[in-house]
Amino acid sequence: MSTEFDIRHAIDPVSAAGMGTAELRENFLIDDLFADGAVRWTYTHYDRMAVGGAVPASGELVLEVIKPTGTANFLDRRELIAVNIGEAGTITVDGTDHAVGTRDMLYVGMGSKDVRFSGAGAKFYLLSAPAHASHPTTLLQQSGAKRLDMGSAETANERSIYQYTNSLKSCQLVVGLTQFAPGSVWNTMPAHVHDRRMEAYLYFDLKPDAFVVHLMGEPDETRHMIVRNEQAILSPPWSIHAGAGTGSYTFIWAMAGDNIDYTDAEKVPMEDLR
Ligand SMILES: O=C[C@H](O)[C@@H](O)CC(=O)C(=O)O
Ligand SMILES: [Zn+2]
Repeated sequence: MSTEFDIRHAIDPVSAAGMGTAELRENFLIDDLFADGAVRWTYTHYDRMAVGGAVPASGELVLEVIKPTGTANFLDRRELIAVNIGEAGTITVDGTDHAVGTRDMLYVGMGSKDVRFSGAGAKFYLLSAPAHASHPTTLLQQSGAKRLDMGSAETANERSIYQYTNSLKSCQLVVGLTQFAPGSVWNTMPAHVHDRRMEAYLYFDLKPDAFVVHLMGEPDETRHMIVRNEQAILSPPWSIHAGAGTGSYTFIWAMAGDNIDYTDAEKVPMEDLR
């Protein structure tokens, strides 16, 4: 059983604009989320969002506290969402088993003490933010999420957005999944920013040689990162977050910050991007 974590500092837009490829990737890309038999966390100073992975493989993994939370248990002052991007698995919260199928999501409320992950083929993507209230631990299946269809085939951005957290109560976490129509590869274009909330993207379901060209930065000062299968990006509150794949992919988006209003974002006019 192993729990590992690293810490990412919050980067300002001027510093980010001066970074080369390696430095951008060090600060904004997470390329080692999933390892068999491990819980791996990236604890960020963007709204203290923690992004992680838990791959039980043949054993059982326990949600262990990490030093940055400064609490006796991981969820003493936090909430957690686990989305299963692998095969069916189980998450046990204080003795109660929750069957979490592929692309199902479990919300785990603040104050939960004993959280365990199991399932030989399960792969849990983890998101955690500070909480101010204890909401019930709730399972949400993809079919139960509010679905929003956007874009068109002509602009290669025809996609369905599943707003998972619309169907349950959370304090800060706003989480969903976006799926594309065949041939569409552009996510979140037209782009937007939301200074009230940071965001993290997990790109997955990519073929081995495929990648997403992820765009970040202030709208008039953009940079790109090449992102591979099952890698995540951190999007600071001042940054756009959009991308185009060389092939098909799916992604999970997650936000934390000052409000949970999904629609509270500033659209960036297409002509303003640089
Ligand atoms: O603030 C919200 C997030 O950026 C995602 O909802 C965007 C997204 O999934 C898309 O447009 O494809
Ligand atoms: Zn966004």
